Amino acid sequence: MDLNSTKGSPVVADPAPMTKSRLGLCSSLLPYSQSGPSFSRKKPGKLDDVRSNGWLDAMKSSSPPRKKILKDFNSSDIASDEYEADVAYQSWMIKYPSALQSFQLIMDRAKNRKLVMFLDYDGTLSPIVDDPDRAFMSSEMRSALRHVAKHYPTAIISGRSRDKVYDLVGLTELYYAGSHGMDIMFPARDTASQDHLNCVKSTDLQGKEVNLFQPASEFLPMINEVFKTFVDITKDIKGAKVENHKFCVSLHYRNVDENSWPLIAQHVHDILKEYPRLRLTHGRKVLEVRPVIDWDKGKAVEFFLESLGFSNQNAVLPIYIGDDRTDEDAFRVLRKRNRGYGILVSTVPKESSAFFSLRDPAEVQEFLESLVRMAQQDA
Ligand SMILES: O=P(O)(O)OC[C@H]1O[C@H](O[C@H]2O[C@H](CO)[C@@H](O)[C@H](O)[C@H]2O)[C@H](O)[C@@H](O)[C@@H]1O
Repeated sequence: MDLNSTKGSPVVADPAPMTKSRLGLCSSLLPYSQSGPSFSRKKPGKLDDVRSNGWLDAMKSSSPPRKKILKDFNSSDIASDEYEADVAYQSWMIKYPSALQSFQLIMDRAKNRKLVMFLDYDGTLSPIVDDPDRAFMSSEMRSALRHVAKHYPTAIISGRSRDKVYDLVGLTELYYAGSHGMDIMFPARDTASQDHLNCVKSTDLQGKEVNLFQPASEFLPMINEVFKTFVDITKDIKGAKVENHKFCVSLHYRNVDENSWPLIAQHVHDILKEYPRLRLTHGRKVLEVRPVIDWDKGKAVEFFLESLGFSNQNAVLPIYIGDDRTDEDAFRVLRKRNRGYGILVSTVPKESSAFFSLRDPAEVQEFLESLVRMAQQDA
């Protein structure tokens, strides 16, 4: 990845007129009106679109709660069902071995290399909970993370806005990327090369000089517009929650009656028809809308490695831990040319580009603590 060139700009070309942005990235600024299409209280189109385009199926299959899988069985059936689920999980682990059980193997590969840690937030560092505003990390996890960051460069790459994930983690020792990697900040003093054309100089809350990389900055007004529209269309849908994550918008349906899911999906589908430069991705019981740019968590990992001077593959071993579909982009980058290791956090078998697995945030914490012990032994 050439950070100093506008060749390979993350903004995907589209038929609209092109103009040059502040970051020197070519993109179109014109395909939407400043006032934006008005969807206020507008009825959605036929609910057929979202049935045929697979959105509804994707909504149903995202993050299936274990209790729901088991709820229709009596107690002896539950026992046998749990047994079967365990057998399925154990055989899945042949393909995705436990990162705890494979710890020594990982450490052997890390010998004479610098370990660089990347972590997702929700479902990885904090358990999945009904209310996104209450997805707190335990103090034990925070302490493990703080110690890891003392020994290894450590970055959080989250779908949340950078500010929100920083508030939740609360550690100044880490690097942060929000909006699925579309909002990256790191101290200017840690920059390997001083001439990142695509970075903007800024200062953080402590007044320190930082570099900011925001490849989707010109989408800000569009995202704000969509956020307002989503808030409006979900006003009367009990349990729906909309979050503005600066360069992407999340619409949560975890707490919405399943009968209303088609309505939500159809509303979002209708709105996105008016915004050809935005696209939808599915997270865990959340619909996420983001700019159509060639940028994701995988690109953010590459960006961090390059910016911080860790791009020598023979000298660096990056590890990325995440639980969500958006983390797969990062797993793929690390799998390519055997660059590093992706670790998928999951209690259920899932196809993934990760190499290893961990069951839940408790196992993530154990893994982080093992890393710290290893570093202390080597010191
Ligand atoms: O990339 P991440 O840091 O994993 O962020 C992905 C999304 O996480 C949050 O939603 C998820 O966690 C919530 C709290 O546990 C849960 O209620 C929700 O159902 C999950 O989808 C966050 O609120 C989203 O905006 C992020 O995109």
